[in-house]
Amino acid sequence: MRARATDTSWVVSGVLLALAIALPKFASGYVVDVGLTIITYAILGLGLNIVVGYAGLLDLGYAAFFAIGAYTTALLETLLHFSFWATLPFSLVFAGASGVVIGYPTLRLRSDYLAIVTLGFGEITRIVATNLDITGGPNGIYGIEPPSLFGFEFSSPRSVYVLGMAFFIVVLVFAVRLGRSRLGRAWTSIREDEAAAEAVGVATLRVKMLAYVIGALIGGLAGSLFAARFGTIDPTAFTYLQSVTILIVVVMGGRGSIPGVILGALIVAGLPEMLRFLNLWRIFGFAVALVVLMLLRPQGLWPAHVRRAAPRPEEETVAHEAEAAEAAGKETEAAVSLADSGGLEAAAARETLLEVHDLERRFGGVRAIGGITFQVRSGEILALIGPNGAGKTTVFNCLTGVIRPSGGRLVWRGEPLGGGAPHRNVHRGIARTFQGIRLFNHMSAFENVLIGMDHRLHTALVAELVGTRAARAEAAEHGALGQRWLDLVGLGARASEYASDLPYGDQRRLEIARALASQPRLLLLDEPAAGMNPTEKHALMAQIRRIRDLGVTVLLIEHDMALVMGVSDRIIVMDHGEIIAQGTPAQIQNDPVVIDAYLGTAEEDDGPDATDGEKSLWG
Ligand SMILES: Nc1ncnc2c1ncn2[C@@H]1O[C@H](COP(=O)(O)OP(=O)(O)OP(=O)(O)O)[C@@H](O)[C@H]1O
Repeated sequence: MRARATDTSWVVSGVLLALAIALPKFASGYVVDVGLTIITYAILGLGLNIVVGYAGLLDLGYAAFFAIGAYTTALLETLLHFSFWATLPFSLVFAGASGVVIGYPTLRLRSDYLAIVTLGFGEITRIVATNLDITGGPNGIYGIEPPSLFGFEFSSPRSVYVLGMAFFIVVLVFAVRLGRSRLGRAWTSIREDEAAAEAVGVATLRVKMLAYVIGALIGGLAGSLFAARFGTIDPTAFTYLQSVTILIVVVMGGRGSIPGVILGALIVAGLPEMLRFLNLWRIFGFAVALVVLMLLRPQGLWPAHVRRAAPRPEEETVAHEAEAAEAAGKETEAAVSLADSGGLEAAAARETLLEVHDLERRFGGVRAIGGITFQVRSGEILALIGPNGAGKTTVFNCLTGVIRPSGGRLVWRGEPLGGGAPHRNVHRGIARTFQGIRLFNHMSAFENVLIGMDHRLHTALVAELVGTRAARAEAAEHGALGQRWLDLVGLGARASEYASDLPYGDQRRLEIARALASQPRLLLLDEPAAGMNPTEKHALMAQIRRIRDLGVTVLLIEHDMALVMGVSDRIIVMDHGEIIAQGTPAQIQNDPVVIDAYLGTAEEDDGPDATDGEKSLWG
């Protein structure tokens, strides 16, 4: 059924594209001219869509890249007599380089600050173009030669249309392939939850930079086409209003949706022309229509499909084989190879995986961790327990690189750990789940897991975009392994469901699968049983043991004492940022200092919703 709908939409898209290509054959010169304007906005919209739609970064100065491309072509053609084609690489380099220069410092900022900086960049670019002599000041640059290829000159509007259409098709194919690639997946994860994306191994700053720079390249390309089309440019074409118009193309069409962007371009560039008989009123009418539209369809006219990728048939076959193997009494997880990370071997060796020396963390006057020292040995299940506010999550945040310790040392497998972005720690083998579930809700369960694995891919992005045999083979292998991680936590059959549609317990399991998919040496579980019913907690205990049996060391924060006592090899008890006891479950249960700390909490806390684990001690 779904396949048929997809086939139909391909056929419809193909027919529309063929009609658009053939437009100069049957339409008037005026219609072709409007068509070329629509194409220019569609190219610009596709570029900005990568930034705003895919990666969720608000850019209010996109016209700056359009201007850089246009001025580069105009200057190189008129001053240095370059051909149009020879100016193209320079347009791309200058637009891309400006993307890097503006993006690198600003992409660390939150989205609203980014919007202000990009707005400023757009205006500065326009003002510079208006005031420099070399750019012709307010009069701009005249006499830009039309492009020619093998003796054919693209001077008539119809021939420039054909050239514009060729540019559009290249950008379209590129944007579609990008959206479906691992980079597209990473952009979506950042748009959904940037901190979670970083915590599962996405190099968020680099990935955002790529969105910004690729968007800039496409803007530059559109600028060159614009200069070639008119033969003259001036700063009025690159105002703030132009940036907003391109943004309207994306937002009105549907952020992240390629058909939406094309529809947006059709409306933004085509509708005012159709309403020309209304004279000035058309602008008013257009503005009113826009407001009504945004009220009625804030998601855009043709919203993006929510990512719902599921394993491909060959991957499903592997998954079913795995299920069959399980039915035959073999362990599914045996199929999940940790051999390359040496997990099982290391577990057997019981090496010291992590050393924490005098770890300290202050928040202003609050000493959340007060100089604690402990070790994590490979292959153990170590629980970190303590009353609310004891500092447990702060320890996790220091270990994962989310926050920097105020003092002390972390040693990971003999090497200092610290500094650098959190994704680096994931790549080094430390994965985590969150106290409050942080899945990528508008992605399938399968894609959530793939995000955790993507940094392990070897094929280059370019090979993936081109679709080389090696890239396809690796992607299939990658998908099959992703399916196995889902099987491992019992979610194999729900691979194609949106994360947000899963029941609470399944969401917790999916978070574990996503963390495991990065093939960590150490898995940090932050209150994994929170909100689970007794049956689910029981299953979770078995799951944690299975994870350990795979060779993954587990560091667990949990308030449910029955679970902690049932599953842990060792327990560390924290209170007020200090370690007050450590030992086996039996030792901890009988430790008077621990009992005191917990009973103290229970007595102080008379509220009806105090955690069971704290009040009843060992459950
Ligand atoms: N970002 C922050 N800014 C200021 N104070 C913080 C911050 N994070 C934690 N704290 C403080 O540090 C202390 C330890 O908090 P933390 O969340 O690590 O405790 P916890 O043991 O994980 O508690 P819980 O079991 O409730 O999750 C608390 O007093 C908390 O208010």
